[in-house]
Amino acid sequence: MPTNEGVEVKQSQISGAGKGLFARNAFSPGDIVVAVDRPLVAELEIDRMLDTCAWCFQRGLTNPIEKMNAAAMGLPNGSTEIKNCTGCQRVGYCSKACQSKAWKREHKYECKVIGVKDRPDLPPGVRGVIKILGRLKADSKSESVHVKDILSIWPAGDPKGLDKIGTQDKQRLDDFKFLGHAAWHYCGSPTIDGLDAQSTSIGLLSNIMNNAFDLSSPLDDIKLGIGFDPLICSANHSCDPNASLVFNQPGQEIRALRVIKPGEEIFIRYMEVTNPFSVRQAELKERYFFTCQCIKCKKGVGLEADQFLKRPEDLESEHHKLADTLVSRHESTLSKFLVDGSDARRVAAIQAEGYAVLENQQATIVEVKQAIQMCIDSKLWPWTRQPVPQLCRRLLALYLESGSIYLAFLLGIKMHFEILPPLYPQEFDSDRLINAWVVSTLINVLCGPTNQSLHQEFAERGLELRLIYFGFLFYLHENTPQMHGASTPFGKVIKSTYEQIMAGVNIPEADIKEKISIAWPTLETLAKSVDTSSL
Ligand SMILES: C[S@@+](CC[C@H](N)C(=O)[O-])C[C@H]1O[C@@H](n2cnc3c(N)ncnc32)[C@H](O)[C@@H]1O
Repeated sequence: MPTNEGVEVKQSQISGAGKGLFARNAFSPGDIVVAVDRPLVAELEIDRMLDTCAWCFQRGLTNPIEKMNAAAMGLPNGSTEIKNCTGCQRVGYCSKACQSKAWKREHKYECKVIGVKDRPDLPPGVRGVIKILGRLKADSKSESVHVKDILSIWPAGDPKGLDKIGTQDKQRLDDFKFLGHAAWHYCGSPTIDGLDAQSTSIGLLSNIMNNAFDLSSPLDDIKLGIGFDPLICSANHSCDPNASLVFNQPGQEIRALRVIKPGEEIFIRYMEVTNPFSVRQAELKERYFFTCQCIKCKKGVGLEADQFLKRPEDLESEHHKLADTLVSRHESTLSKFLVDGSDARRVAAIQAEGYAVLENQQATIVEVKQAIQMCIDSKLWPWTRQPVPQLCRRLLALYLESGSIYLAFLLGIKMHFEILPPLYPQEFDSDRLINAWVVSTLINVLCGPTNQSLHQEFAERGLELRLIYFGFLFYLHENTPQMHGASTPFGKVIKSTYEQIMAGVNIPEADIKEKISIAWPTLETLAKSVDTSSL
């Protein structure tokens, strides 16, 4: 059980931001600043309730072909079997050990509630509150400490917090009240000594739903559920964070991204911080109801994230017609994307269209590709300016889904060499590691017997695919422990893949590294030459 003595919670240095998390000790890049074995509230998404362990969050694949492929690669979801709880049949576990821990800690309070025949699956926040109320009823003395901790966070921790949400988004506040009341009702409308159980339930639900972080597996980036822990959630947001929140199934950790001195406030990112100023401000306001006052936002527009290659007024006339159509399409949201300059509305509209495609979960390969092309062809966007990097990430996922391995590989190396490093300077940044992991698995497939001609083509350019694979494997092996440790599912997969591969190699590692250093500039040149027509 981590002690977390290296941090303390006190008044934030950001005026009006309430409390914040501060370092008591010094931390180096990659150090664990805060760790919890499992967030106090950890709930699966409704869609994941039957294929993911409700205690350790390990997912078991159900499609036999995907399962076989994952098992062949030594991935944990290839060998994980989820067995349903025989009581409720609504959630499952990967082992007796997980089931037993979950039962003792929380499932005994929800099993009968969620198992009622014909009752729809309840949302994660409601299930979380049902368990807390159950624990509170069973042992109000020790559980009331946790409840107090949860309720101390914004918005329930601020007498005006819920009203502020109501003023900005009445629907959201109504949902919090309704769902909080529902959780209390599902528990049998309990009375709990010394507490107004119904309003406690609404406060708990509001704090969980407003502050919970997504829990996604780094191995496949699939959202598994939500996690809320009062200590982790006391960390404020910065668009220039000095730490990063990672989910290491089922633990959550805050890791230092750079040197943190004793007394410094710890900031994590709540959302994508490489977006332009106006997008960051609008998204934090819409989703979290605050105006970001971080050091980066205080500098306003004009930093790296807002830069174009040319001034908006230099948008060539051939793009005006499309931009004018987009201005009318996005009139209502244009202010979120406004940029400086006399052709600001046209450029804002191109930006709005790019973000609209990104938000559309059903967007096709063609639509995502067109959105990237639209930005790049305008000659205003570098590949590193949002929303292009996020669109590239989406396109890569769509290529993977459709089996377009070679295109996914080209995009993956472009991201590795050109797009991600300036956005996330630390080599051990999660986004960079996950991309490198995807690229390494793609090279493995490309090295297979069905891709002999590609092999040959690469060899003619002086690139040996197997050697490139080693380059990515070494990168992962050296950097993953700094962000994901060695004993987490991601850390273990990297370690065992490295050990397995190296056991079959009889050339010294230093010799392989030397060959990689010769091949790497050629690969980098290839990656940077990938353009919209090659994708
Ligand atoms: C998860 S809580 C963090 C803990 C919170 N400060 C508290 O006192 O409970 C998120 C809330 O903290 C405040 N906050 C966090 N980061 C901020 C920032 N960069 N600028 C302004 N307020 C911030 C906002 O009120 C936000 O809704």
